[in-house]
Amino acid sequence: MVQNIAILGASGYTGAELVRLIATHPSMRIVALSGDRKAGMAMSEVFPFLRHLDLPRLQKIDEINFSNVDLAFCALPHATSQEVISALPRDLKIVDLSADFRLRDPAAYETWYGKPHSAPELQKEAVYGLTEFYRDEIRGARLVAGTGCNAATGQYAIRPLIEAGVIDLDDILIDLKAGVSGAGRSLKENLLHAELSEGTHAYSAGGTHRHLGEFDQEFSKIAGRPVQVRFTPHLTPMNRGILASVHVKGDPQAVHRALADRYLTETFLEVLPFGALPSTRDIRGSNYVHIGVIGDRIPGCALVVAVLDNLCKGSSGQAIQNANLMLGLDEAAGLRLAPVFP
Ligand SMILES: NC(=O)C1=CN([C@@H]2O[C@H](COP(=O)(O)OP(=O)(O)OC[C@H]3O[C@@H](n4cnc5c(N)ncnc54)[C@H](OP(=O)(O)O)[C@@H]3O)[C@@H](O)[C@H]2O)C=CC1
Ligand SMILES: CC(=O)N[C@@H](CCC(=O)OP(=O)(O)O)C(=O)O
Repeated sequence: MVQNIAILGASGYTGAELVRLIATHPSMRIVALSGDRKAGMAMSEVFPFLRHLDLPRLQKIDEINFSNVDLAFCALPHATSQEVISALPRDLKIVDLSADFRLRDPAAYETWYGKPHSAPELQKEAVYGLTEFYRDEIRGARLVAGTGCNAATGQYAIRPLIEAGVIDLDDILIDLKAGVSGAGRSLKENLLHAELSEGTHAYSAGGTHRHLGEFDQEFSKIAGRPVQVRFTPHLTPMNRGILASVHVKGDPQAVHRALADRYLTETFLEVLPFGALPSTRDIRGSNYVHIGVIGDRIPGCALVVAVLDNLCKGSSGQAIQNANLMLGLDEAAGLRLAPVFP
């Protein structure tokens, strides 16, 4: 049966990526799209790359009739999302792409987002959306919280290593390069082409990036004790893609084996042969994650490199993977697109 889908925030980057992916999904049909400043416009006016599709016009959220909607994707800014979702029908299935429902602990939310959560009961209800590690909970969930894109990249590299007990938990360093579309589509001065092309810089350094809240929550849960990693993202002049270089202490071969074993049966996770390292250009536009491991000249040190597309596996692709589970569909439906190369 075809499922009726609404996309809130369809005039943004992740919203447009949802439309691109759902356009060829065998069991999803888009029945409503929302914009804020762009409400009233046709999607083809906002995004000429989608003009071959027959899509509903962008509406304000309060103009949408949710009675015939089976699932809504919510691709809105943080804070706006919790207000909007609080006002939606309580039986509507929702995949939220914002940060609003990722952290379980209200105090942690306040620490990383600077103000108290306005919908703590929904925060409790939400399931964390890192599909390969929360599959069973996601299947039965009404509200799923998509992960941060940086947070997903780091976790794919590190979670199996904590699970297998092959690394020193007190010495994990994530050095990450992030593509510009990760910052969203709204105009920001520091995202002007002239100011970010031909250069790269660290941001949210010194252990201040809000995705550390997700790393703390998830790694400590697996380890059964507090685990804190060092994490520095760098804004990199590419449109899509994230590359995380994760430096760990552990036997490199054991590190590689732990990742290869854990992801052996996963459709979207590819562990490269030992010594081979991945590139963002091999996963662009796709839902795949590539992971490579190499040893260091210093014995007992390993480098794990993970790459994914922030707009696909890092947000909208992951969201569709989770929606497939929530709707009882094939988990990979609509997501087997090959990467765009070169
Ligand atoms: N970009 C990425 O790689 C990732 C993003 N995310 C998260 O996903 C969410 C969407 O991100 P992204 O697509 O990049 O963001 P964009 O800035 O590109 O888009 C935001 C969307 O929200 C709409 N919007 C903004 N303010 C309001 C409001 N007050 N009421 C209703 N609608 C509003 C905008 O409408 P309009 O333009 O018409 O005003 C637009 O459709 C964010 O929470 C982001 O943090 C998560 C993982 C990765
Ligand atoms: C380049 C850039 O700015 N990237 C964003 C990541 C966006 C993302 O995953 O997430 P949220 O949903 O948590 O905003 C950042 O590092 O803050």
